[in-house]
Amino acid sequence: MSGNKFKRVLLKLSGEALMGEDAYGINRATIIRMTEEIAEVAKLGIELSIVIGGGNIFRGVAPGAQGMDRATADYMGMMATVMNALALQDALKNHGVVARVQSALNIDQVVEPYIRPKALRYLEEKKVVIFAAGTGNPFFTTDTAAALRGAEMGVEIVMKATKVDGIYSADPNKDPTATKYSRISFDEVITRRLEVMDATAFALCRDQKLPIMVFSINKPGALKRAVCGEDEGTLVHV
Ligand SMILES: Nc1ncnc2c1ncn2[C@@H]1O[C@H](COP(=O)(O)OP(=O)(O)O)[C@@H](O)[C@H]1O
Ligand SMILES: O=c1ccn([C@@H]2O[C@H](COP(=O)(O)OP(=O)(O)O)[C@@H](O)[C@H]2O)c(=O)[nH]1
Repeated sequence: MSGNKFKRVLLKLSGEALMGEDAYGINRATIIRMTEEIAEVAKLGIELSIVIGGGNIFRGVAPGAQGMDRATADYMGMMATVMNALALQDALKNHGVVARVQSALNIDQVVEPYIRPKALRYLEEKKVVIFAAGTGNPFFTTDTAAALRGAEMGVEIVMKATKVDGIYSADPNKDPTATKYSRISFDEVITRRLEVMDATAFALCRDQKLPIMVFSINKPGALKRAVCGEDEGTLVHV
C-alpha cells in the first residue's frame, strides 16, 4: 500500500500518551504537538475520526480502582475519555481545525450523543469527529471502541498511536530482545497473544477485514507518514 494516501481513517489516541512526562492528566506540550500533527493531516483532506482513551485520568483496572465495583470504575474511565475529548476538540480549534465530539454515554449539556449518520455527515464535511466514552459499555476498552467506530464509519484503516513504535515479538518494555514486525497477520497476533491491543479489538477488525496500524505517538511526523501509506510502525493485515 506504499505511497497511497488513505481517504478515511480512524485514529486511536492513547489517553496515557496525553500525559507526556507527567504522572497523570493532560500535558500541555504533548497535546499541542499532537494537535499540530492532527491539523496537518486534516488539511491533507483526509477524513479523520478519533477515539480517545482515558488512562491518563482514570483506568477501571488501575490500583486506584481497587476494591471498587468494576462496572462503576469503568463508567468513571469512560467519563475520563469525555474530558480528554473536550480538551482535544478545544486544542484543535486553536489550530483552525473544526472538530465535533460525540459521546457513547448521554451527557446532553456537555456533548452531543453518538449518532452514526450525523458522524458520517461530519466526515463528509471534512470535520474531525472525536468519539468519546468508548463503547458506552463497561468491561470494554477504547481500543475496542476504535475497532467498532472504525467499522461503523467505513474507514480504510484503524491507526493506533501509542507508547511503542509497533508490535514486537514480546512486550519490548519487558523483553529487550524482542523484535519488531513491519507486517503481521491478525491470526498470528491473536495466536501469539501479542498484547498491544486487546483481543476483542483485534477480533472485531479481523472479522471486518479492517487493517490496523500501530505506531509511536512520540515520533514526530509518524502520523502523517502513516496516513500517507508510507512504511511506519506495524501493519496488521487479514
Ligand atoms: N507484543 C507487543 N508489542 C508491543 N507492545 C506490547 C506488546 N505486548 C505488550 N505491549 C505493551 O502494550 C503497550 C501499549 O498498550 P496500551 O498500554 O494498552 O496502550 P494505550 O494506552 O495506547 O491503549 C505498550 O506500551 C507495551 O508495553
Ligand atoms: O468502551 C469502553 C472504553 C473504556 N472504558 C473504561 O475507560 C478506561 C479508559 O480507557 P482505556 O484504558 O482504553 O484508555 P487508554 O488506554 O487509551 O488510555 C478503561 O480502563 C475502562 O475502565 C470502558 O469501560 N468501556
